[in-house]
Amino acid sequence: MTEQNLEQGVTEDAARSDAPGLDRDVAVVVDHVSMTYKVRAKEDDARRTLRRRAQDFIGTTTVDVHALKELTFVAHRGESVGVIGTNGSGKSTLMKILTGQINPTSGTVHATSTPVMLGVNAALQPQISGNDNITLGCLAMGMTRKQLEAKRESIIALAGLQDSIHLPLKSYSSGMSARLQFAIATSIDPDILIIDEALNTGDAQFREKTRQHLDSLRGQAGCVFLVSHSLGTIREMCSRVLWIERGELIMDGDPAEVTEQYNSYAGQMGRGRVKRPRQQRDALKKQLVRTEVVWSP
Ligand SMILES: Nc1ncnc2c1ncn2[C@@H]1O[C@H](COP(=O)(O)OP(=O)(O)OP(=O)(O)O)[C@@H](O)[C@H]1O
Repeated sequence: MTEQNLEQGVTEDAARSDAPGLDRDVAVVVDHVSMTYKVRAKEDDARRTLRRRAQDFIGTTTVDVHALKELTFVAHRGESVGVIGTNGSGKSTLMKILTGQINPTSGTVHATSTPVMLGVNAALQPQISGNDNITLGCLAMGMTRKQLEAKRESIIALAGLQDSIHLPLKSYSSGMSARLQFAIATSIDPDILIIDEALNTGDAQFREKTRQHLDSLRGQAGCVFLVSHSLGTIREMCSRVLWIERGELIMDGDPAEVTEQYNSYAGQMGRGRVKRPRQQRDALKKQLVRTEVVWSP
């Protein structure tokens, strides 16, 4: 690997299909990505040494949080990639790096187009109707009036709000608002879509519609990343699962197999039954079929 391809940030179009060394189906390449946050730390006054207090005073006490460690994988067009891991394992950090919100400390992400994060808290306006929220949301995402009108009916249908689309949003339940938000956000048909925990609201009917919608996105050669603590959702919606733990890729493979192993690990951890978590994770990692990144821009 050369210095040149260790530059930070998302390199759009770098994973284009005619790039040497990569097959045509590649959508995202994550190449030895690490992320270390520097956090200012303050210890208990009583436990701080004089030196520490002096460091605090001049503002030099920082702690390194290694959120991601040398993560490497390739995601392909048509894949729906689930991302799982216990709290603080690095999932959101990875998603922020994929969308370019933050730069990795080292390593590179290459993508055929900039991945779009489905905003869980994208601003919907409570005072205006669902229909007017569609207008606002779509225009804010950069659609023209013509594109917006072409999409309006399908957004309403996906949200399942035909009967209440002219009512003010403040009269909607949280599930109805979440459905509308999802339908608006995915109407732009992004090539690479990232969904972080957004699917945990909504009833069974909406989940089924969502699954169909994601299938159709994948069918258009898109690639979807789905971060969730709900293993049922992950198994239902994903064709592949990445398990990240303490910033490392532990498993990458079949949803049923990976979620089963993860469930067993997380359950044992929860009951305090894992004597040597580090060794257990290393043993699991040996089962991982790592996708080697061949990259020569
Ligand atoms: N802005 C930040 N500054 C400092 N540390 C951070 C920051 N964001 C995340 N971290 C730390 O990085 C690690 C990974 O956090 P991250 O939010 O990526 O985990 P996660 O897997 O998404 O967690 P969760 O499942 O709880 O949402 C954690 O130790 C967290 O405390």
